[in-house]
Amino acid sequence: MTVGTTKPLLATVLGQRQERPPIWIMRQAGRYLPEYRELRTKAKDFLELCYTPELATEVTLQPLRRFDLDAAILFSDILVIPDALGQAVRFATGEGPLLEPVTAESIHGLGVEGALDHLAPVLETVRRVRAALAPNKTLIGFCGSPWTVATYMIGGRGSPDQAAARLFALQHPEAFAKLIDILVETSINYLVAQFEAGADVVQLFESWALNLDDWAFQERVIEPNRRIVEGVRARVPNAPIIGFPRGAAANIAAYVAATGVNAVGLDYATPPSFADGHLPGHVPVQGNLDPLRLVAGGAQMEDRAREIISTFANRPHIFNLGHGIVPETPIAHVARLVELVKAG
Ligand SMILES: Cc1c2[nH]c(c1CCC(=O)O)Cc1[nH]c(c(CCC(=O)O)c1C)Cc1[nH]c(c(CCC(=O)O)c1C)Cc1[nH]c(c(C)c1CCC(=O)O)C2
Repeated sequence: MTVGTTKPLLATVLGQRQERPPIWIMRQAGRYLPEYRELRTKAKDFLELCYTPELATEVTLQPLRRFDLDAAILFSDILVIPDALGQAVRFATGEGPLLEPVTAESIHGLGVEGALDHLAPVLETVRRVRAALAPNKTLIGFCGSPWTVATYMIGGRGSPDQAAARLFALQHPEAFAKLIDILVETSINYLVAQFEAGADVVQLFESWALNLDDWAFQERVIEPNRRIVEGVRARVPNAPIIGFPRGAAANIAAYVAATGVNAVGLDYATPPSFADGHLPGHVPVQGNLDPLRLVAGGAQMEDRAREIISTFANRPHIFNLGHGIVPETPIAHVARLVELVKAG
């Protein structure tokens, strides 16, 4: 966390612009890699993979063995928190996550006390990755932001408009506030433990910051993210934190100012020129290539990547996608993108 760090990506989060932007790729460990698909068969299900440090460490490191990325991101999932709180969570092949939805009553029975113990194997993975990582590589830890995690806990699955959670928040404001309190507290404990285990930076994945009116954005996105930043920094002074409020759109500058995150991840629908014009010049940005440009490759990818880099040339910038890499992505295109970002 020192300003004189030898890690270009960490230095960028801390506000130091680099000659060329450092790069990592959202969801960089995953199904587009044959070695991931192969290792995945060694665990009986996805959560077991997340809770087996030996396997999770290997999966975390796989993308760095192939590509000259500047960071490793802990291999886990945002839904280990509901699992740790005692909610039934499973990952059905081809269907994504399925949870037994919480109710206004069942929220009060969530197991806050035992949650961190349940996550001990993930923290062991952080320690092992830390020990294996070269000194110039940044280790990124993460959790889901409370609203995003709550949308899965309430809706029981991903949905295009998060309608179940949006209605629940309006019809059961007290139970909803209780759920957010539980998620804020558990996330603070979990992120502090990740820093103690060796994470350099953490990212808050607010993947469902869209579809909210401005009151709801303030209450469900800004305020819980702000409380997490404050709570983590009370125990890890100056903890470096990236916020990724996907879909924040016109709320992006308010999100940065009010939460206190060091850096902000931009989704691919945010015009780089809009972000550059609306965020103070010292604020580091991360992003924001459309993942499908990485699937297509060629000029569709390269011209846009160069444009993003040049738009952010005067501020600290971490190159990334504007959302997660998709399984169909050709590995050669990832290699080319990393080469382009590193070499121009
Ligand atoms: C919303 C969300 C989830 N998980 C995550 C988010 C936020 C980022 C985003 O918006 O994409 C975050 C996440 N999930 C995973 C990571 C690992 C680290 C990395 O980025 O490499 C991270 C950072 C592994 C994973 N998480 C999941 C997989 C695929 C599981 C498998 O191997 O079958 C992986 C590698 C499963 C998962 N997990 C989740 C969904 C919706 C799915 C199913 C869809 C999918 O498969 O991509 C919830």
